Amino acid sequence: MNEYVLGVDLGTSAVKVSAMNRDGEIVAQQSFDYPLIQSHPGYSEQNPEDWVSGTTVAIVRLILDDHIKPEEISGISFSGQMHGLVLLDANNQVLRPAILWNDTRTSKQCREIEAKLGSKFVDITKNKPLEGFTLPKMLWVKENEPDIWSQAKTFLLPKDYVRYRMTGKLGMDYSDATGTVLLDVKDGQWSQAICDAFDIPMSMCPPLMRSIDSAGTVSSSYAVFSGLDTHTKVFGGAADNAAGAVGAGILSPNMVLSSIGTSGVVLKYEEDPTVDYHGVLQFEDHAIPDSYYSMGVTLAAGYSLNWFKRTFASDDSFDDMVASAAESTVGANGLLYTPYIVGERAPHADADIRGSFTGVDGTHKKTDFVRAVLEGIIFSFKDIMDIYDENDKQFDTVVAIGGGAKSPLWLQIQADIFNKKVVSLTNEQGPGMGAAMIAAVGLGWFKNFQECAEKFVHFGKTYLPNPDNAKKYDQLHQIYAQVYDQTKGISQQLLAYRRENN
Ligand SMILES: Nc1ncnc2c1ncn2[C@@H]1O[C@H](COP(=O)(O)OP(=O)(O)O)[C@@H](O)[C@H]1O
Ligand SMILES: O=C(CO)[C@@H](O)[C@H](O)COP(=O)(O)O
Repeated sequence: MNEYVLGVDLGTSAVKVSAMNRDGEIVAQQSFDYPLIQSHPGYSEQNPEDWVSGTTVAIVRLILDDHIKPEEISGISFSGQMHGLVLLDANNQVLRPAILWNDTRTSKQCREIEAKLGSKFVDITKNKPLEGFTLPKMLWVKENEPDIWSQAKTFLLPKDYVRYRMTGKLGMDYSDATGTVLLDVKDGQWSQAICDAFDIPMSMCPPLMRSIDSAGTVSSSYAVFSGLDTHTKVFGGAADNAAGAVGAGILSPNMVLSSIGTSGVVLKYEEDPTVDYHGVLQFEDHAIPDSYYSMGVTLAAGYSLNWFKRTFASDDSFDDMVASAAESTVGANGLLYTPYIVGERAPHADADIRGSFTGVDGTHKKTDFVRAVLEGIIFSFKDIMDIYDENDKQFDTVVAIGGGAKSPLWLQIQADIFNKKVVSLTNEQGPGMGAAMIAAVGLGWFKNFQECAEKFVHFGKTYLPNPDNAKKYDQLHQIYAQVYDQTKGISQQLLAYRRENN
């Protein structure tokens, strides 16, 4: 009999479910898109029911269209978009749409956290209070929707809600729990000090588990709903970036991950829990027991490209639009783009900054604009790489994942801007692969992630930097790096004119 694990990658644009066999081969993949609800500038929500329906449809298609037999699915695990607040009432019913990681309405609550706990907050959580994190979202609901807050009995993150619907059991794994900024990272417990400071009942925090821990089996009601079998074991899973790092084989400090999904992430495996980036970079528990990672997040990476396509190139296919950037030049014929179109997280934690095209010239063509968008996103990644350089962190390989890694041109631009070797995977779906690997290790198919990676992780093409391009990009990045400071005041002045309702 065949044996499979399912990796559920609950992204922001879609859920992708991959079925993998014991040899680490992807035997089938299905995905299902769902919308973002953006009712005001800075707001970003999703309906948790869409995640459950999307995941279920993808699983049903694996069973019916790809002929994966339910009894052959031994385990399921997850990679989840991080930080999104799901509030449940006493009957575990969802109280309001989930407030997502890229929702920046919570600046006031972040300032309140800083004022109340100051550096103690960073000491406990290893992170600064930023708009995207879960605690500020809870405080926003408490202040602005007291009726909802008074009914709230539990909070979960996106993938935890889907796991709850599959198993009937509440829980959260450590890698995602760090991103709530309610976890005492050193103690590995929910922080009593933070809950007390903001009057959040400890009972709202779900039980903690490791990524590879069993969360039970598929419940009989979900088995009827999805066609799955009740013997299938369900494992904790991880934050998408932790899962992505596992799926990309980032298992040692000499490798860095570059992920272009809706967000963009530069991530480094960290062995030393005392490393201190002063909250400029995020610091999180890993999916791998007793290890950590740091990362810097560009809020609108793939989202920038989607916005550009939707607004200016809706008739082009994604592949054609991205490939057309080859008709432009290094530096897009003097056009620079900053990807701050929903605010930014790192290295500039600023919810009010907005994006810009600088240097627009009467000779510029659409291809120059596409190129500038691709380059601007990678310049923002280079800002994070520079922080690692400043902290004397050595690494020689960048592994690229996410939807953006589908484009060979964009991968070469990454190699040229980073001036480092960039390696792709044979399948760009690192987070889904990582989720499947968590189930495989949880089931005991492998002794540890290292052993599992040897079977599951397959590197594809290597992109080496072109020295001439790398030199030009180094100069261009220095120009790019000035745009934030020079447009900060202008963005503030334009705040009052932003569209109120979409
Ligand atoms: N052919 C392509 N070439 C380059 N980038 C692409 C292509 N297709 C999609 N993308 C980018 O990939 C992003 C989606 O990546 P994905 O990893 O699936 O995101 P998420 O996990 O956030 O749902 C899109 O926002 C888009 O900008
Ligand atoms: O906020 C973060 C990490 O802190 C994001 O990386 C989210 O986890 C969403 O990821 P994608 O949907 O872009 O994969």
